[in-house]
Amino acid sequence: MRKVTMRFGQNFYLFSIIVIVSLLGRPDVATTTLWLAPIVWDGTFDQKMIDNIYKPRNITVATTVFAVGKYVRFLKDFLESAEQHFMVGYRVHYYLFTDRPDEVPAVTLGEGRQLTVIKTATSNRWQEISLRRMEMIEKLIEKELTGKADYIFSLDVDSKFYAHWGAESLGDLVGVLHAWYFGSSRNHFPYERRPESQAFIPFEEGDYYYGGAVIGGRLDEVHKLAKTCRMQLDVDRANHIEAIWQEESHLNKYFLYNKPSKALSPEYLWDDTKWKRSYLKVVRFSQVVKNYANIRPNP
Ligand SMILES: CC(=O)N[C@H]1[C@@H](OP(=O)(O)OP(=O)(O)OC[C@H]2O[C@@H](n3ccc(=O)[nH]c3=O)[C@H](O)[C@@H]2O)O[C@H](CO)[C@H](O)[C@@H]1O
Ligand SMILES: [Mn+2]
Repeated sequence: MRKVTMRFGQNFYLFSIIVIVSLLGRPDVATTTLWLAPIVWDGTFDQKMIDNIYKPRNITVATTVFAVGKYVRFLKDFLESAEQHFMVGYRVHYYLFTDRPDEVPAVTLGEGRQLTVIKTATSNRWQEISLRRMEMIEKLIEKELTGKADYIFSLDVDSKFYAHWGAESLGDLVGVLHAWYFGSSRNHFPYERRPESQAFIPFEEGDYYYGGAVIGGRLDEVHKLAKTCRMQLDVDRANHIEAIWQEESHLNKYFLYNKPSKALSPEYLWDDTKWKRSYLKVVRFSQVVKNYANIRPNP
């Protein structure tokens, strides 16, 4: 009898430890959305296990970067830091859209990584540059990527990688939770509120506010996203209305009705100017400090 009790006691002890350790994962933050998509935080995944799944698949990740006008100055840091931290050990093909191909810095790329420069028109409005990204991603997937890549990311160039960003970020359709609005209630989100715009979201709707600086997923899903947003942008243009945060507003509308299958936490899109919060154990990718008046065609 005494032996049985002891065994039960030992098992209970072990069981308690397992429960505590699993709860310790990230009890301070939500790790799934209400539609049960994972929210990727430090401490919620095992990198080795993830690599064991994705490495044998021999995948290629296309990555679009736009550097128009003075934004070419961000390329060096962006690319050098990406080579240190972004999808290291995987095949990455950067597609760099720029109006200044001569100013693209020479950055040594790792094995299996390549960069294609695509000359693009210049623009007198930064809003236009940001808006046109959807159309260019749509066309790139149609004309170039089928059969050549498995996943695609679109990333803002005025940013830098500071820590590991790997295959844990891959999914069918991936969005990033905007650092400035994470934890705010939805009526504070800067969604487009004018019903005249195709990006309109009423105050009683919305789950998260997603940043326009990171979009990812499988080619077909991102193609559908880019095409839909481009069409909505065309309708807005015909109606002489521009959504408050340009393509980011349309992206938020899209994600409201086509939920991402994975959400990246603000670790994947922080802001160098923002005070670090306790939930932020690591900054992986962050917007660099910039002087808007200095770098944009129209500040
Ligand atoms: C952190 C975040 O989510 N940022 C979003 C936000 O402001 P941001 O202040 O981050 O916008 P931004 O000035 O970085 O422009 C977005 C991107 O467009 C490109 N670009 C822009 C201007 C220019 O003269 N040359 C050029 O190449 C460049 O790749 C840049 O990273 O709202 C924008 C909406 O319009 C975009 O959705 C951004 O992704
Ligand atoms: Mn930016």
